[in-house]
Amino acid sequence: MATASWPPTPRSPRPQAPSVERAKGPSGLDKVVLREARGFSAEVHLYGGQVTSWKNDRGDELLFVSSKATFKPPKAIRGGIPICFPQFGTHGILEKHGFARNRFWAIDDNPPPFPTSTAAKAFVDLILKTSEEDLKIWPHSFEFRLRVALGPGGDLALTSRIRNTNTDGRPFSFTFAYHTYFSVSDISEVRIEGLETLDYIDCLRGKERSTEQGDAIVFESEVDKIYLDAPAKIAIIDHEKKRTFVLRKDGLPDAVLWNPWDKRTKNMQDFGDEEYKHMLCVEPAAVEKPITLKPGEEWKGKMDLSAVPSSYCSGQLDPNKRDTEVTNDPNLGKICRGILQKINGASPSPSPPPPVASGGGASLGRRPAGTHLLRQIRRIPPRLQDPTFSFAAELDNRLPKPRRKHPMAGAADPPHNTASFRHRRAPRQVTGARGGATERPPRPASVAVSWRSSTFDFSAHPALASNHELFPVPFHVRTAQVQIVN
Ligand SMILES: O=P(O)(O)OC[C@H]1O[C@@H](O)[C@H](O)[C@@H](O)[C@@H]1O
Repeated sequence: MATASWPPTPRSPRPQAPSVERAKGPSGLDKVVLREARGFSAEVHLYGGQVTSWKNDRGDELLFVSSKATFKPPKAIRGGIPICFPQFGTHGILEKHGFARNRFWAIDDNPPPFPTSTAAKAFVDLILKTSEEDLKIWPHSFEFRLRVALGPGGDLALTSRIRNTNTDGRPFSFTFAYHTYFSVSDISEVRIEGLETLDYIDCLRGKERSTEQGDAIVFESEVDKIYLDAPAKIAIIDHEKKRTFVLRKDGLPDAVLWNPWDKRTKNMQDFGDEEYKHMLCVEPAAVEKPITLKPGEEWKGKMDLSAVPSSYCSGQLDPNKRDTEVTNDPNLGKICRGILQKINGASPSPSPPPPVASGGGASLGRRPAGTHLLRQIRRIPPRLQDPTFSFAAELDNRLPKPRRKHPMAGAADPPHNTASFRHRRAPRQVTGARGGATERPPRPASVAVSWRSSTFDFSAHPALASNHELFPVPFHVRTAQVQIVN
């Protein structure tokens, strides 16, 4: 029995106090509903310890749950945030993704204190302990504590604490993931930032190891990759919805990307044929290097999710690393000029040569907004390549639709078009450990370029304030930001 009433209760004009309530979900499964004062909410099923809903203050669902999800044990619920433990995927001898997502968790009324206190008042603590049944398939005693907290600003935080409670002195190892299903408008309108140059294990190619070449990560077919040593912050940018999910992780080095696309979906009973278009799994994980705990030891892994209005700029990700590189890179001016020349060179209509600003912002002068132009450039003309850098333009041709009218300074959501370029340095000769010369493959780097088509002062926007530090001059009409990500 669901607790939701119909017609839906209109939103209260006054903020309600944060609340935590028990309720029944589909098929009568127990769930806990978290509500925050401004109307944000989240739901956690005890079955699987699984978050199955996260809504913003307008009541929009931010997580994907399949319309065919069964909510019937022993099958895991298709969607939300399943917990993969003690095994991720098929990386071990257990059933896929381990058993935690198919177990009934209990409410932990008296959890050990958290070392850091949280501002969230709406939270629930769950616990899963070893059962006799599980000891037969995974002979280790553990206590898994999960806190799900909804912050006053609607952020959703999941913290897992896993303790080895073996009494026979044996350590155990496990792999783990928060298998987060994000709801997206259309998978072809989505771009990921933060994983562009990483090594990954490709589960669709026999777990072969490869490296992303710095191209924009967009989706055109099935994907099942485990990115290794992923940054603490990953952005999932939904151009169509003009929404960006910001995922922060701690204690979880890897990040999995998964979308089954059309063919695989056909073999999934609990997944609608077309639903792959409206979801994307981005899963903070510990897969490549399993976590090992000795008896008495505890591991902690955290994921924080927030949903912010687009646009979200490249420069905001990993500011400690990238900002320094951008501002200090001696080649920046040259690269800016190179890109602008290439863009102008490929322009269908003549335009005045663009002035290049110093310090990371490069004005595109009086050029029209770049959207339609970007769509046309597939490859940089070879004549523009120089001996040091060759740019292969792998453009994101799924740019946001141009706005008919856009706000000027002070707008919360300025028009924002992005494109990613890849530039390769020429192969270098390096001396190998034994003195022999070895040729290294070209080192990939990505250059992200964003266009803005309105005057825009970053300092006026708290959400983008960090970009103001990166580009201290105010932005003017039709500007380009260029940044190099090594
Ligand atoms: O269908 P399941 O068991 O929920 O798994 C879904 C997918 O989960 C992903 O995390 C894995 O990388 C995929 O390989 C897997 O297919």
